[in-house]
Amino acid sequence: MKLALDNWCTLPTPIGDFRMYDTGLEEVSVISMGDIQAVGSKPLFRVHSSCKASEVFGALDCDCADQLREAMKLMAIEGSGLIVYQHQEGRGHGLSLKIKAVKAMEHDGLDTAEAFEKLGLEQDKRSYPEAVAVLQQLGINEVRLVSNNPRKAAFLNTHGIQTSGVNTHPNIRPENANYLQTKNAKLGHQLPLDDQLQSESPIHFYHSDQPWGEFSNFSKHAVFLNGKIWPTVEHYYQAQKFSDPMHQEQIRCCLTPMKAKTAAYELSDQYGRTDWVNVREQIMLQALEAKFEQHPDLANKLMSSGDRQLVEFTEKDDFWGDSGDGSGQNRLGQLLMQVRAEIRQQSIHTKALV
Ligand SMILES: Nc1nc2c(ncn2[C@@H]2O[C@H](COP(=O)(O)OP(=O)(O)OP(=O)(O)O)[C@@H](O)[C@H]2O)c(=O)[nH]1
Repeated sequence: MKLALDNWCTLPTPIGDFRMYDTGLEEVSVISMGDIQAVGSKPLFRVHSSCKASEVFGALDCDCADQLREAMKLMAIEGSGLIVYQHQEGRGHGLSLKIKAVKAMEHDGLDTAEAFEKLGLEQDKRSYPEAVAVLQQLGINEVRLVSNNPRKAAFLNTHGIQTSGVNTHPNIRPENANYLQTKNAKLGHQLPLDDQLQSESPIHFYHSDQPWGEFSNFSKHAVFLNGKIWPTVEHYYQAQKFSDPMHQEQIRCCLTPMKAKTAAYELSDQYGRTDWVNVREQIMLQALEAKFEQHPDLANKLMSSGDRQLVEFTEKDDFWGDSGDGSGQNRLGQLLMQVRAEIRQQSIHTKALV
């Protein structure tokens, strides 16, 4: 396989603009952040196996789409990196056998390893020669491999590519928790699960692009409130500092949550409502309820946090956050726990009605 280095197009994604190169093969795609010929001598690199269920249809019971997105995010942050995407369903066995295996998981209560065993399949049949070919063509013999799968590293190593590992953070939810644990326990993966599955430890969140970042008010989840769509909870919350519709709209139209926050800060001395301190918690609660009600995947994520304490971990805020050392009031974390309790209560009521 040989890349046509001059035949590429821009791949504009929510994560950033990538380039997609012509590989000449339908079953292999190559994308890069930045010019693929300028990714450096030890780039961020991922070789990814297709998973139509999660990547195309949004299935929640594995982490394949999450891993791809995480890798793209890391590359977007660094401004450089490349991904070789191989059409390799079901750990190399194809979609038909994968469906059989997942069916066995559903109907017979097997885990993914047991299901393959029952079908008499090798646990992982994949190999990655196309990835090696791309790296060789680019003259790269060392990569920072974005993966939790040591077999990928071993394959590259035996083909002359040195690797150092970059773990991706798993997005654990009720639908995929067993699958992820089986990957670690039986398939040799090294997903950093423990810190997230320890049921007692508090969950710290702050940056929207880091684990549990969905709980941040900056997370890119729009809410529909007061007859309008607000790009993030932050936009809605900041806009409510003003009673006049013109200033509210000015904040709503800000391009990022940070811009909304800054604009509200600048305007509030002159135009802000005077009772803000008395109403702000109620407004925040209303926005959070809308966010988790209108995004069922987020509600699932919130429920997957069980009874763990939720803490907005930042030294920049001693009211909504914990001041970074636990001395702050952590009101955002408290309200999220309140919403979690409300959702739990509702689902008990719904179940009772069925
Ligand atoms: N049999 C089976 N295969 C699955 C399932 N979910 C995803 N896959 C396949 O598993 C492969 C991805 O393998 P994983 O073990 O999840 O991850 P990985 O690519 O080895 O490792 P990372 O680089 O850490 O993401 C793809 O071929 C998917 O089609 C499942 O429930 N059952």
